[in-house]
Amino acid sequence: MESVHHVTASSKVLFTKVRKIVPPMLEKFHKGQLGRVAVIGGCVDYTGAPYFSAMASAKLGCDMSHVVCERSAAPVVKSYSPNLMVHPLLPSSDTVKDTQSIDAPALAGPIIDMLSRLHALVIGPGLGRDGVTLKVVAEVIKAARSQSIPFVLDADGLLIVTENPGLIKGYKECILTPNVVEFGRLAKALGIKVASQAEISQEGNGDQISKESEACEQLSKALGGVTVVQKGPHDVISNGVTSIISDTKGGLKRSGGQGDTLTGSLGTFLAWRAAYHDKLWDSGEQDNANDAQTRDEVQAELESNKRMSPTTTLLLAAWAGSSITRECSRKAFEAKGRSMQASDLTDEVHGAFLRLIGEPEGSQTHL
Ligand SMILES: NC(=O)C1=CN([C@@H]2O[C@H](COP(=O)(O)OP(=O)(O)OC[C@H]3O[C@@H](n4cnc5c(N)ncnc54)[C@H](O)[C@@H]3O)[C@@H](O)[C@H]2O)[C@@H](O)CC1
Ligand SMILES: Nc1ncnc2c1ncn2[C@@H]1O[C@H](COP(=O)(O)OP(=O)(O)OP(=O)(O)O)[C@@H](O)[C@H]1O
Ligand SMILES: [Mg+2]
Repeated sequence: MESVHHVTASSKVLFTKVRKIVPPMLEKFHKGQLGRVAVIGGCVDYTGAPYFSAMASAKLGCDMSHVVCERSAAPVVKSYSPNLMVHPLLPSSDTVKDTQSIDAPALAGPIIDMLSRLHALVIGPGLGRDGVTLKVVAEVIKAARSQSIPFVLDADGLLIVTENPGLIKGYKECILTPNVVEFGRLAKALGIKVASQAEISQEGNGDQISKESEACEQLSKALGGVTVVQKGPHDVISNGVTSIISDTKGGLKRSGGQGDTLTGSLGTFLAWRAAYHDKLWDSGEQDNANDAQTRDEVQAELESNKRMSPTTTLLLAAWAGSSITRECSRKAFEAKGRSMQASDLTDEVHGAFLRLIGEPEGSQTHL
Protein backbone atom coordinates (compact mmCIF):
# COMPACT_ATOMS: atom_id res chain seq x y z
CA MET A 1 0.00 0.00 0.00
CA GLU A 2 1.58 3.27 -1.17
CA SER A 3 1.09 6.38 0.94
CA VAL A 4 -1.23 8.93 -0.72
CA HIS A 5 1.47 11.54 -0.17
CA HIS A 6 4.05 9.91 -2.46
CA VAL A 7 4.74 11.28 -5.92
CA THR A 8 4.18 8.55 -8.47
CA ALA A 9 6.72 9.51 -11.16
CA SER A 10 9.18 6.87 -12.41
CA SER A 11 12.92 7.27 -11.79
CA LYS A 12 13.37 8.05 -15.48
CA VAL A 13 10.94 10.99 -15.27
CA LEU A 14 12.52 12.22 -12.04
CA PHE A 15 16.05 12.13 -13.49
CA THR A 16 14.83 14.04 -16.56
CA LYS A 17 13.48 16.74 -14.24
CA VAL A 18 16.69 16.74 -12.15
CA ARG A 19 18.64 17.40 -15.38
CA LYS A 20 16.68 20.65 -15.71
CA ILE A 21 18.25 22.03 -12.54
CA VAL A 22 21.79 21.05 -13.55
CA PRO A 23 23.52 24.05 -15.16
CA PRO A 24 24.90 23.31 -18.63
CA MET A 25 28.67 23.73 -19.16
CA LEU A 26 28.95 27.02 -21.05
CA GLU A 27 31.87 29.29 -21.93
CA LYS A 28 30.04 32.33 -20.56
CA PHE A 29 30.11 31.23 -16.92
CA HIS A 30 32.76 32.58 -14.58
CA LYS A 31 34.38 30.95 -11.56
CA GLY A 32 31.93 30.41 -8.74
CA GLN A 33 28.69 30.60 -10.70
CA LEU A 34 28.25 26.83 -10.75
CA GLY A 35 28.42 26.62 -6.98
CA ARG A 36 30.22 27.87 -3.90
CA VAL A 37 29.63 25.34 -1.13
CA ALA A 38 31.09 25.20 2.39
CA VAL A 39 31.19 22.18 4.69
CA ILE A 40 31.20 23.16 8.35
CA GLY A 41 32.76 20.28 10.25
CA GLY A 42 36.01 18.55 11.10
CA CYS A 43 37.57 18.38 14.54
CA VAL A 44 40.45 16.70 16.32
CA ASP A 45 38.73 13.28 16.10
CA TYR A 46 37.22 13.39 12.60
CA THR A 47 38.93 14.76 9.51
CA GLY A 48 37.66 12.25 6.93
CA ALA A 49 33.99 13.22 7.09
CA PRO A 50 34.35 16.89 6.01
CA TYR A 51 36.85 15.85 3.34
CA PHE A 52 34.52 13.21 1.83
CA SER A 53 31.62 15.66 1.90
CA ALA A 54 33.55 18.54 0.29
CA MET A 55 35.10 16.23 -2.34
CA ALA A 56 31.70 14.81 -3.30
CA SER A 57 30.48 18.36 -3.69
CA ALA A 58 33.49 19.26 -5.88
CA LYS A 59 33.40 16.08 -7.96
CA LEU A 60 29.69 16.42 -8.62
CA GLY A 61 30.59 19.77 -10.14
CA CYS A 62 30.47 22.81 -7.86
CA ASP A 63 33.17 25.42 -8.62
CA MET A 64 34.43 26.15 -5.12
CA SER A 65 34.56 23.82 -2.13
CA HIS A 66 35.34 25.18 1.29
CA VAL A 67 35.81 23.38 4.59
CA VAL A 68 35.37 25.36 7.81
CA CYS A 69 36.85 23.27 10.62
CA GLU A 70 38.48 23.28 14.03
CA ARG A 71 42.08 24.52 14.12
CA SER A 72 43.75 21.14 14.74
CA ALA A 73 41.84 19.51 11.86
CA ALA A 74 42.76 22.11 9.23
CA PRO A 75 46.32 21.03 8.27
CA VAL A 76 45.14 17.42 8.12
CA VAL A 77 42.18 18.14 5.83
CA LYS A 78 44.40 20.38 3.65
CA SER A 79 46.88 17.54 3.29
CA TYR A 80 44.21 15.26 1.80
CA SER A 81 43.60 17.57 -1.15
CA PRO A 82 45.00 20.86 -2.45
CA ASN A 83 41.69 21.41 -4.25
CA LEU A 84 39.83 22.27 -1.06
CA MET A 85 39.93 25.67 0.64
CA VAL A 86 40.27 24.96 4.33
CA HIS A 87 39.53 27.58 6.99
CA PRO A 88 40.48 26.87 10.64
CA LEU A 89 37.71 29.07 12.02
CA LEU A 90 35.77 26.78 14.37
CA PRO A 91 36.60 27.38 18.03
CA SER A 92 36.55 24.55 20.60
CA SER A 93 37.09 24.15 24.36
CA ASP A 94 40.81 23.78 23.57
CA THR A 95 41.05 27.17 21.89
CA VAL A 96 38.96 29.49 24.09
CA LYS A 97 40.12 30.87 27.46
CA ASP A 98 37.00 30.32 29.55
CA THR A 99 34.53 27.76 28.24
CA GLN A 100 31.83 28.93 30.67
CA SER A 101 31.64 32.53 29.45
CA ILE A 102 32.05 32.48 25.69
CA ASP A 103 30.59 35.11 23.38
CA ALA A 104 29.25 32.65 20.77
CA PRO A 105 27.99 35.28 18.27
CA ALA A 106 31.41 37.00 18.32
CA LEU A 107 33.26 33.69 17.93
CA ALA A 108 30.99 32.82 15.00
CA GLY A 109 31.68 36.23 13.39
CA PRO A 110 34.49 35.19 10.98
CA ILE A 111 32.35 32.29 9.69
CA ILE A 112 29.22 34.43 9.40
CA ASP A 113 31.30 36.93 7.38
CA MET A 114 31.82 34.23 4.72
CA LEU A 115 28.13 33.42 4.29
CA SER A 116 27.16 36.08 1.76
CA ARG A 117 29.66 34.58 -0.72
CA LEU A 118 28.24 31.04 -0.43
CA HIS A 119 25.33 29.33 -2.19
CA ALA A 120 24.89 26.45 0.26
CA LEU A 121 26.24 24.97 3.49
CA VAL A 122 26.67 21.43 4.76
CA ILE A 123 26.71 21.55 8.54
CA GLY A 124 27.87 18.64 10.68
CA PRO A 125 30.23 16.13 9.02
CA GLY A 126 32.88 15.29 11.63
CA LEU A 127 31.91 18.32 13.70
CA GLY A 128 32.27 16.46 17.00
CA ARG A 129 30.40 17.29 20.18
CA ASP A 130 32.52 19.93 21.84
CA GLY A 131 30.17 22.31 23.71
CA VAL A 132 31.90 25.50 22.54
CA THR A 133 31.95 24.35 18.90
CA LEU A 134 28.27 23.42 18.93
CA LYS A 135 27.25 26.78 20.47
CA VAL A 136 29.17 28.65 17.77
CA VAL A 137 27.67 26.52 14.99
CA ALA A 138 24.19 27.25 16.38
CA GLU A 139 24.96 30.95 15.77
CA VAL A 140 26.06 30.16 12.20
CA ILE A 141 22.75 28.31 11.65
CA LYS A 142 20.81 31.37 12.86
CA ALA A 143 22.78 33.66 10.54
CA ALA A 144 22.45 31.35 7.51
CA ARG A 145 18.72 31.18 8.09
CA SER A 146 18.40 34.96 8.40
CA GLN A 147 20.24 35.30 5.05
CA SER A 148 18.08 32.57 3.43
CA ILE A 149 21.12 30.43 2.64
CA PRO A 150 20.09 26.80 2.14
CA PHE A 151 21.82 24.19 4.25
CA VAL A 152 22.10 20.47 4.88
CA LEU A 153 22.31 19.25 8.46
CA ASP A 154 23.92 15.90 9.25
CA ALA A 155 25.67 13.97 12.01
CA ASP A 156 26.62 16.23 14.96
CA GLY A 157 24.81 19.12 13.25
CA LEU A 158 21.62 17.14 13.89
CA LEU A 159 22.47 17.03 17.57
CA ILE A 160 22.23 20.82 17.69
CA VAL A 161 18.71 20.57 16.26
CA THR A 162 17.76 17.72 18.60
CA GLU A 163 18.62 20.03 21.50
CA ASN A 164 17.11 23.16 19.96
CA PRO A 165 14.55 22.38 17.21
CA GLY A 166 13.45 26.02 17.13
CA LEU A 167 16.67 26.88 15.25
CA ILE A 168 15.30 25.37 12.05
CA LYS A 169 11.57 25.02 12.71
CA GLY A 170 9.71 26.40 9.68
CA TYR A 171 12.90 27.04 7.64
CA LYS A 172 12.07 25.43 4.30
CA GLU A 173 15.55 25.78 2.73
CA CYS A 174 16.91 23.04 4.88
CA ILE A 175 17.57 19.30 4.40
CA LEU A 176 18.17 16.94 7.32
CA THR A 177 19.91 13.61 6.60
CA PRO A 178 19.52 11.43 9.72
CA ASN A 179 20.58 7.77 9.85
CA VAL A 180 18.38 5.36 11.81
CA VAL A 181 19.84 6.34 15.17
CA GLU A 182 19.81 10.09 14.48
CA PHE A 183 16.22 9.84 13.22
CA GLY A 184 15.21 8.11 16.45
CA ARG A 185 16.84 10.84 18.55
CA LEU A 186 15.13 13.62 16.60
CA ALA A 187 11.77 11.84 16.72
CA LYS A 188 12.07 11.38 20.49
CA ALA A 189 12.99 15.03 21.00
CA LEU A 190 9.88 16.06 19.04
CA GLY A 191 7.56 13.52 20.63
CA ILE A 192 7.00 11.41 17.50
CA LYS A 193 6.39 7.70 17.84
CA VAL A 194 8.54 5.66 15.48
CA ALA A 195 7.60 2.02 14.89
CA SER A 196 10.43 -0.27 16.04
CA GLN A 197 12.32 -2.31 13.44
CA ALA A 198 10.61 -5.42 14.86
CA GLU A 199 7.16 -3.87 14.33
CA ILE A 200 8.08 -2.67 10.84
CA SER A 201 9.58 -5.98 9.72
CA GLN A 202 6.33 -7.77 10.59
CA GLU A 203 4.62 -5.75 7.86
CA GLY A 204 4.67 -6.56 4.14
CA ASN A 205 7.05 -4.46 2.03
CA GLY A 206 4.40 -1.91 0.96
CA ASP A 207 3.13 -1.42 4.50
CA GLN A 208 6.69 -1.17 5.74
CA ILE A 209 7.48 1.69 3.35
CA SER A 210 4.21 3.33 4.31
CA LYS A 211 5.02 3.17 8.05
CA GLU A 212 8.51 4.59 7.52
CA SER A 213 7.20 7.39 5.30
CA GLU A 214 4.63 8.26 7.93
CA ALA A 215 7.29 8.78 10.61
CA CYS A 216 9.42 10.81 8.19
CA GLU A 217 6.43 12.98 7.23
CA GLN A 218 5.57 13.52 10.88
CA LEU A 219 9.11 14.55 11.72
CA SER A 220 9.18 16.98 8.83
CA LYS A 221 5.80 18.41 9.88
CA ALA A 222 6.90 18.77 13.49
CA LEU A 223 9.85 20.80 12.21
CA GLY A 224 7.57 23.04 10.16
CA GLY A 225 8.19 21.53 6.72
CA VAL A 226 11.97 21.10 6.53
CA THR A 227 12.97 18.32 4.12
CA VAL A 228 14.04 15.08 5.80
CA VAL A 229 16.07 12.35 4.07
CA GLN A 230 15.73 9.32 6.32
CA LYS A 231 18.63 7.04 5.34
CA GLY A 232 18.33 3.26 5.32
CA PRO A 233 17.80 0.25 3.02
CA HIS A 234 15.86 2.78 0.95
CA ASP A 235 15.87 6.51 1.72
CA VAL A 236 12.55 8.14 2.57
CA ILE A 237 12.36 11.82 1.59
CA SER A 238 9.58 14.05 2.87
CA ASN A 239 8.71 17.71 3.32
CA GLY A 240 5.73 16.83 5.51
CA VAL A 241 3.27 17.18 2.63
CA THR A 242 4.90 15.25 -0.22
CA SER A 243 7.21 12.24 -0.07
CA ILE A 244 9.50 10.36 -2.46
CA ILE A 245 11.25 7.04 -1.96
CA SER A 246 14.82 6.72 -3.19
CA ASP A 247 15.53 3.06 -3.86
CA THR A 248 18.34 3.11 -6.42
CA LYS A 249 20.38 -0.02 -5.71
CA GLY A 250 23.29 0.54 -3.32
CA GLY A 251 26.28 -1.57 -2.23
CA LEU A 252 26.38 -4.11 0.58
CA LYS A 253 29.30 -2.71 2.56
CA ARG A 254 28.28 -0.42 5.43
CA SER A 255 31.62 1.29 6.03
CA GLY A 256 31.46 4.67 7.77
CA GLY A 257 31.55 7.89 5.79
CA GLN A 258 29.09 7.05 2.99
CA GLY A 259 26.64 9.61 4.38
CA ASP A 260 29.28 12.25 3.61
CA THR A 261 29.00 11.62 -0.15
CA LEU A 262 25.30 12.27 0.32
CA THR A 263 25.71 15.60 2.14
CA GLY A 264 28.33 16.93 -0.29
CA SER A 265 26.20 15.97 -3.29
CA LEU A 266 23.22 17.70 -1.69
CA GLY A 267 25.32 20.84 -1.16
CA THR A 268 26.05 21.03 -4.88
CA PHE A 269 22.45 20.30 -5.87
CA LEU A 270 21.32 23.11 -3.55
CA ALA A 271 23.79 25.50 -5.20
CA TRP A 272 22.65 24.46 -8.71
CA ARG A 273 19.03 24.79 -7.65
CA ALA A 274 19.69 28.39 -6.56
CA ALA A 275 21.24 29.07 -10.00
CA TYR A 276 18.19 27.50 -11.69
CA HIS A 277 15.80 29.76 -9.75
CA ASP A 278 18.05 32.76 -10.52
CA LYS A 279 17.60 31.86 -14.24
CA LEU A 280 21.34 31.69 -14.80
CA TRP A 281 20.64 29.87 -18.07
CA ASP A 282 17.62 29.21 -20.27
CA SER A 283 16.21 25.87 -19.15
CA GLY A 284 13.92 25.67 -22.18
CA GLU A 285 10.85 25.34 -19.92
CA GLN A 286 7.63 27.33 -20.16
CA ASP A 287 6.93 30.04 -17.57
CA ASN A 288 4.94 28.97 -14.55
CA ALA A 289 2.93 31.40 -12.45
CA ASN A 290 2.11 28.80 -9.77
CA ASP A 291 4.06 28.10 -6.60
CA ALA A 292 3.56 24.37 -5.98
CA GLN A 293 2.87 23.45 -2.36
CA THR A 294 0.67 20.35 -2.29
CA ARG A 295 1.56 16.88 -3.44
CA ASP A 296 -0.78 17.20 -6.45
CA GLU A 297 0.81 20.51 -7.48
CA VAL A 298 4.29 19.00 -7.23
CA GLN A 299 3.13 15.97 -9.20
CA ALA A 300 1.66 18.25 -11.91
CA GLU A 301 4.98 20.12 -12.26
CA LEU A 302 6.83 16.82 -12.61
CA GLU A 303 4.47 15.89 -15.45
CA SER A 304 4.67 19.24 -17.27
CA ASN A 305 7.33 21.16 -19.20
CA LYS A 306 6.89 24.21 -16.97
CA ARG A 307 9.53 25.81 -14.77
CA MET A 308 9.47 24.15 -11.38
CA SER A 309 8.72 25.77 -8.02
CA PRO A 310 11.21 25.77 -5.11
CA THR A 311 9.22 23.06 -3.27
CA THR A 312 9.51 20.72 -6.25
CA THR A 313 13.19 21.42 -6.91
CA LEU A 314 14.09 20.89 -3.24
CA LEU A 315 12.49 17.44 -3.26
CA LEU A 316 14.25 16.66 -6.54
CA ALA A 317 17.61 17.84 -5.17
CA ALA A 318 17.21 15.60 -2.12
CA TRP A 319 16.19 12.63 -4.27
CA ALA A 320 19.07 13.21 -6.71
CA GLY A 321 21.67 13.41 -3.91
CA SER A 322 20.38 10.19 -2.43
CA SER A 323 20.31 8.41 -5.80
CA ILE A 324 23.86 9.51 -6.71
CA THR A 325 25.18 8.29 -3.34
CA ARG A 326 23.53 4.90 -3.63
CA GLU A 327 24.82 4.47 -7.20
CA CYS A 328 28.36 5.40 -6.04
CA SER A 329 28.05 2.78 -3.31
CA ARG A 330 26.79 0.13 -5.76
CA LYS A 331 29.61 0.75 -8.25
CA ALA A 332 32.33 0.99 -5.58
CA PHE A 333 31.08 -2.23 -3.98
CA GLU A 334 31.11 -3.97 -7.37
CA ALA A 335 34.80 -3.10 -7.72
CA LYS A 336 35.99 -3.46 -4.14
CA GLY A 337 33.62 -5.87 -2.40
CA ARG A 338 34.07 -6.02 1.34
CA SER A 339 37.23 -3.91 1.19
CA MET A 340 35.16 -0.91 0.02
CA GLN A 341 35.81 2.38 1.88
CA ALA A 342 34.19 5.81 1.87
CA SER A 343 36.95 7.14 -0.42
CA ASP A 344 35.92 4.60 -3.07
CA LEU A 345 32.55 6.39 -3.31
CA THR A 346 34.33 9.71 -3.90
CA ASP A 347 35.92 8.29 -7.06
CA GLU A 348 32.53 7.23 -8.41
CA VAL A 349 30.67 10.54 -8.16
CA HIS A 350 31.17 11.76 -11.73
CA GLY A 351 30.42 8.36 -13.28
CA ALA A 352 27.26 8.10 -11.19
CA PHE A 353 26.22 11.58 -12.34
CA LEU A 354 26.74 10.66 -16.00
CA ARG A 355 24.94 7.32 -15.74
CA LEU A 356 21.93 8.56 -13.75
CA ILE A 357 21.47 12.16 -14.86
CA GLY A 358 23.76 12.93 -17.79
CA GLU A 359 24.85 16.29 -19.17
CA PRO A 360 21.93 18.68 -19.71
CA GLU A 361 20.99 19.87 -23.17
CA GLY A 362 23.28 22.64 -24.39
CA SER A 363 26.32 21.57 -22.34
CA GLN A 364 29.60 22.12 -24.19
CA THR A 365 31.41 19.01 -23.02
CA HIS A 366 34.09 19.11 -25.76
CA LEU A 367 36.23 22.07 -26.72
N1 LIG B 1 36.06 9.15 8.47
C1 LIG B 1 35.41 9.99 9.26
O1 LIG B 1 35.91 11.05 9.64
C2 LIG B 1 34.03 9.66 9.68
C3 LIG B 1 33.44 10.47 10.65
N2 LIG B 1 32.19 10.26 11.07
C4 LIG B 1 31.72 11.21 12.07
O2 LIG B 1 31.59 10.56 13.29
C5 LIG B 1 30.73 11.30 14.12
C6 LIG B 1 29.74 10.37 14.79
O3 LIG B 1 28.90 9.77 13.80
P1 LIG B 1 28.13 8.40 14.03
O4 LIG B 1 27.34 8.09 12.82
O5 LIG B 1 29.07 7.36 14.51
O6 LIG B 1 27.07 8.82 15.12
P2 LIG B 1 26.80 8.29 16.59
O7 LIG B 1 28.00 8.55 17.43
O8 LIG B 1 25.53 8.88 16.99
O9 LIG B 1 26.68 6.72 16.45
C7 LIG B 1 25.67 6.10 15.79
C8 LIG B 1 25.81 4.62 16.12
O10 LIG B 1 24.69 3.99 15.58
C9 LIG B 1 25.04 2.83 14.88
N3 LIG B 1 24.12 2.65 13.76
C10 LIG B 1 24.15 3.28 12.56
N4 LIG B 1 23.17 2.86 11.76
C11 LIG B 1 22.48 1.94 12.48
C12 LIG B 1 21.35 1.13 12.21
N5 LIG B 1 20.74 1.17 11.01
N6 LIG B 1 20.90 0.31 13.19
C13 LIG B 1 21.51 0.25 14.37
N7 LIG B 1 22.60 0.99 14.69
C14 LIG B 1 23.08 1.80 13.76
C15 LIG B 1 26.45 3.06 14.41
O11 LIG B 1 27.17 1.86 14.30
C16 LIG B 1 27.04 3.98 15.49
O12 LIG B 1 27.67 3.22 16.48
C17 LIG B 1 30.07 12.35 13.22
O13 LIG B 1 30.72 13.59 13.38
C18 LIG B 1 30.36 11.83 11.84
O14 LIG B 1 30.37 12.84 10.87
C19 LIG B 1 31.32 9.22 10.53
O15 LIG B 1 30.53 9.85 9.54
C20 LIG B 1 32.11 8.09 9.90
C21 LIG B 1 33.28 8.54 9.06
N1 LIG C 1 20.70 -1.22 4.41
C1 LIG C 1 21.05 -0.39 3.42
N2 LIG C 1 20.97 -0.77 2.12
C2 LIG C 1 21.34 0.04 1.11
N3 LIG C 1 21.81 1.30 1.31
C3 LIG C 1 21.91 1.74 2.57
C4 LIG C 1 21.53 0.92 3.70
N4 LIG C 1 21.74 1.65 4.82
C5 LIG C 1 22.21 2.84 4.41
N5 LIG C 1 22.31 2.90 3.08
C6 LIG C 1 22.79 4.03 2.26
O1 LIG C 1 24.09 4.41 2.73
C7 LIG C 1 24.23 5.82 2.75
C8 LIG C 1 24.67 6.25 4.14
O2 LIG C 1 23.65 5.91 5.05
P1 LIG C 1 23.98 5.47 6.55
O3 LIG C 1 22.72 4.99 7.17
O4 LIG C 1 25.17 4.57 6.55
O5 LIG C 1 24.37 6.88 7.12
P2 LIG C 1 25.37 7.28 8.28
O6 LIG C 1 25.31 6.28 9.38
O7 LIG C 1 25.07 8.68 8.65
O8 LIG C 1 26.77 7.23 7.53
P3 LIG C 1 28.16 7.88 7.98
O9 LIG C 1 29.02 6.75 8.42
O10 LIG C 1 28.68 8.54 6.76
O11 LIG C 1 27.88 8.84 9.08
C9 LIG C 1 22.89 6.39 2.34
O12 LIG C 1 22.99 6.82 1.00
C10 LIG C 1 21.91 5.24 2.45
O13 LIG C 1 20.95 5.31 1.41
MG1 LIG D 1 26.35 9.98 9.55
